[in-house]
Amino acid sequence: MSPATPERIVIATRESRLALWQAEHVKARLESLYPGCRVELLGMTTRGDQILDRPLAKVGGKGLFVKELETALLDGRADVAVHSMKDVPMQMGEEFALACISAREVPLDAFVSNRYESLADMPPGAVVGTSSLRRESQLHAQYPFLGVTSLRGNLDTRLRKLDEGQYDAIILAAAGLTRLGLEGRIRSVLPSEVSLPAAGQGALGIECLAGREDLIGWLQPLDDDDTAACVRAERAVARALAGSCEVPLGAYAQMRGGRLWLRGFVARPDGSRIVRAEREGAPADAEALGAALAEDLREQGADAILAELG
Ligand SMILES: NCc1[nH]cc(CCC(=O)O)c1CC(=O)O
Repeated sequence: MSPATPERIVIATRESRLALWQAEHVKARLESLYPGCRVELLGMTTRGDQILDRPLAKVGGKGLFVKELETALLDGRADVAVHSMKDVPMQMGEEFALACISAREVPLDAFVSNRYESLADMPPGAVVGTSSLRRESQLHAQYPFLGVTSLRGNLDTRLRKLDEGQYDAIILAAAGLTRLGLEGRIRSVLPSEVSLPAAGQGALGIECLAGREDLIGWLQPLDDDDTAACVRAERAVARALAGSCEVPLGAYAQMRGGRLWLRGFVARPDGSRIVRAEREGAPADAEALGAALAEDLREQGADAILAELG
């Protein structure tokens, strides 16, 4: 029998400043929910943090950021892992559960530059740094005269490379900058029409072993129904089209009058072809809505685009 409230919870986390902020945030929420509980952080380095010289699409994708944390859950060194939902593979192993998805604030991308106010201000040939195929394809489609070059590393590294002058601007998730108190670096937030976010962007998820009914119950107060429905719909789009591979794909859901409004796109990396779809449905049918949207994209040629990616 588990006690009615937790006595100790160990949180596995990556050690980037953003990951630590997110783990501390969850720790504080758990401590205020369960005042008698000791909440501890277990910092870990993942393969995704070590491999910095190649685009993630080439070295195995999102799984690289969660595997070590999952190992800590399996061998009992930690009880939960806190993730950016954007980095969680679309297909989770069945021994794991997403116990909750907490409320998301800013899901959009941000334009960061020391020289320009917005993408529209940038002259032909100016260079934007990003290693996301999703951001790159949308930039090429709408701003074909801008250059796009690779940019990897954690948030601080990316900002440093911008400040050193290697790029005229970079694009980052607004959520990460805001969490680290760096919202002052945001020159403009990119509307979803300009940069449709990645599935799960801006949302935090807490993972534990599927058999830990006790923890799953204790984490319920951190779950946000609306965010969870949006993220489930977005992830269903990505799962149906891309598995966990890095492809130029965006999926973004919003609650509108009690209904889920879901948009998605698939593109060629160079932006020369982009297919878009949108759908509305009941939040309870989030996953079916995402699967249906993926079908809409297929009918417009998403498969051919994905096949070209090899
Ligand atoms: N790909 C890395 C990553 N994973 C989550 C975030 C930001 C925070 C979030 O989306 O929750 C970022 C940085 C970025 O894309 O700029």
